[in-house]
Amino acid sequence: MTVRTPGTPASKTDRTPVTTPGGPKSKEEKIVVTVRLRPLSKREQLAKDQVAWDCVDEHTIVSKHPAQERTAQPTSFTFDKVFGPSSLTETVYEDGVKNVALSSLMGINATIFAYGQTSSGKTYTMRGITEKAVNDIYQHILNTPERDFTIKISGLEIYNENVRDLLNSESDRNLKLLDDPEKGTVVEKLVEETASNDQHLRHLISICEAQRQVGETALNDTSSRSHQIIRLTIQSTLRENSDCVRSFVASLNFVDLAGSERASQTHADGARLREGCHINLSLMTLTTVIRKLSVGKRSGHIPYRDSKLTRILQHSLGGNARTAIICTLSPALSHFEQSRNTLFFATRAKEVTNNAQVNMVVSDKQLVKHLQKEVARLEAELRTPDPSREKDLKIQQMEMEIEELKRQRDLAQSQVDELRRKLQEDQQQISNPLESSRPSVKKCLSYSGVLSPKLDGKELGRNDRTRKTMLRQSMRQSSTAPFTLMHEIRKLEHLQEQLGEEANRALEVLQKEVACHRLGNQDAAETIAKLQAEIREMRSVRSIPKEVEVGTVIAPNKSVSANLKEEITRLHSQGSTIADLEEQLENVQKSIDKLVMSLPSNNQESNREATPKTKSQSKKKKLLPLASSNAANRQNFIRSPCSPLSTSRQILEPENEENRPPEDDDIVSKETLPESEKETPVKSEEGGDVSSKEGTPGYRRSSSVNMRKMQKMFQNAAEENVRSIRAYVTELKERVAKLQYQKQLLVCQRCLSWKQMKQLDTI
Ligand SMILES: Nc1ncnc2c1ncn2[C@@H]1O[C@H](COP(=O)(O)OP(=O)(O)OP(=O)(O)O)[C@@H](O)[C@H]1O
Repeated sequence: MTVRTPGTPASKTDRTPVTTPGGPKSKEEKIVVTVRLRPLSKREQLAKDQVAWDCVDEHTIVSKHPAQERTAQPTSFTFDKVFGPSSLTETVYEDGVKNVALSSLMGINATIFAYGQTSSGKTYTMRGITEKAVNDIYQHILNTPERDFTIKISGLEIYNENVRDLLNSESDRNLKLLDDPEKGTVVEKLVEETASNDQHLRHLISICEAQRQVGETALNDTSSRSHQIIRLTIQSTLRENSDCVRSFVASLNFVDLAGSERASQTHADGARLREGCHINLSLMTLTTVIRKLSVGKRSGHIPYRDSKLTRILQHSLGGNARTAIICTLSPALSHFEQSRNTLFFATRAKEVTNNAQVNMVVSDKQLVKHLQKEVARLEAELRTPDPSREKDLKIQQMEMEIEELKRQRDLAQSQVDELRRKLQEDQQQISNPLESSRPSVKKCLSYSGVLSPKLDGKELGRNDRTRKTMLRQSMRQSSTAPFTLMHEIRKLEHLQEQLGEEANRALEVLQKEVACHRLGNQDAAETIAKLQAEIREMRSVRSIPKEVEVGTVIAPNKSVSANLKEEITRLHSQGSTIADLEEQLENVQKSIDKLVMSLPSNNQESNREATPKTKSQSKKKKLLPLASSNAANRQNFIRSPCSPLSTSRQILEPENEENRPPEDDDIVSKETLPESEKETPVKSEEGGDVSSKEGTPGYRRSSSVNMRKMQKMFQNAAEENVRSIRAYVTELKERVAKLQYQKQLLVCQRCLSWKQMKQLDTI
């Protein structure tokens, strides 16, 4: 079955030659020129023609014409191969053109054509060459299973300068030639058939031969009257299991030229003569092209377009193809001149250089298939990472780990240094806690030890022992490893934080206690201030009755005046009571001042170490009345109502003794002191200052009193002070209220008496 596809540009995409810079480089190569000298034909033998040529070796042919020796023309010609009359076509193929023909299997265009005079054996040779090439082509296909080959065939003839399709007898008699930028000259509508196998190909080739114009001439019964070109297009692709998408594609041209002829010899006339003219004309163009090409491509214009033959064979003549020319000769002396011209042509042809290159195509189907495969491969690669990429990632990870380890090493080193520094500090603190290098913490601990109920001396000692133990453990463990040191540092820091928190809690407790005391003191101070204000008010109120009393003395009415005098006397007796009361209040004032003066300031040490000047000032202040009690003393009273050197009994003594002015020595009560201290003579105010008391055993014992007890004492004393003062103030208020009531009553009575006196005067 014959499959026909048009060899038109429609199939161009499947056969786009790759000639880009990335493609295979072209290879310059001279045209392979061989000469085949056939034996004398029967006709020549019958004519008793002589052999004029002799193949002296496989490369040289020499003229045996006796007259030739006398001319200046060369008698010896050398070619790539010279095949004598006994040479088989197989030998010509094998030794002369096989390499060129089979180049087409590797993507290189190849052209094999026979050139020679009529009846020299061109058709005879080319049929044998084509047959051998087809055999070798299919043998190569069998030997190359990894590639998928496609062989297409087209056949044309140039008859009288008309192009005819040899595979399509119904086609136009003159096919057009088209110029394709990639493929060169193509024949329009030329049928190209795909050969399914070698037999099919042979069959198609036979069709072409059968379609060729053949005519009988005087020299050849079956003279070819046209130039025949059988073109095999061979495309090969690696099979689907390969990722290769490119295909080799090349054309192999078998060209059987019509033979040059002389009309005098062929006796042609009419059609044959016309055919001979066209044949000779096209062959002349071919000779010109070869001659020009033989002297170099830069020799100027190459007249390819002067004939359809040279136009179609343009790539094969100095272009992208390997070309082999078999010049056939008749050995007959009668054809000596034609044979010599053939040898001249062959001589020029062997100087022509071609630039053959491998032609590859990328078909759209293959490209799509390849892209699909590539996408699938990339997707698979994404799912399963490439081992080399995994290795790179691993290296990156390891480098990062190294950097991290270096960082940790540096950090551990700095922590070790810090731990050593802390250990040295802790050791110093343990050996000499009073000279600790951390005063803030020590301060907190000392406060906690005194004031915090959680951190009494026992608790502190236990914590200290625990801390020492932890430090020892830390020191032992610090020599093990950096991370252990880090752990110990954290433990120490945690311990330090705990201690700091405890110290802060103790400080808060202390501050709260101080605030409570201040509140209590403030209450007392406010009470005292109220008391003072009331006393001042009382004094001012007391002055009014005196003025009224003066008024009553000058009353004119004697009887009334007598009554009034009695009343005044009574009031005076009441006034004496008020005076007594005021005196009592002054005594209380003095007592409070005494109490204020007796209280220590914020700094007990400074009170104890008060200078004589300070003491004399204190004494002076103590003698002042309560109303003039200065703010400084009040401040002292507010700040430190709980002086350990004063007791509630001392403060209450003036009240118990009916506001007896307190003695200076009463600041420290003998009753509050221990027995041993009571027996110790206390110096009088004039005999010694308060600071001298520090030297006494009692005072030393007092200074060594536990702060907690002293605090308690302060608290109790302050509370008693406040209670007693409030009670006394309440009593005073009651008395003042009574006095005010009496004063009001007296004023009313005096006013009434005054009015009565005026009325009497008026009367
Ligand atoms: N090498 C050869 N050995 C034996 N016979 C040959 C040889 N070459 C050619 N012949 C015979 O010579 C005759 C002419 O050959 P052929 O037809 O091939 O010549 P041609 O060059 O093709 O002529 P034309 O140009 O007219 O077509 C044929 O009968 C052929 O069998």
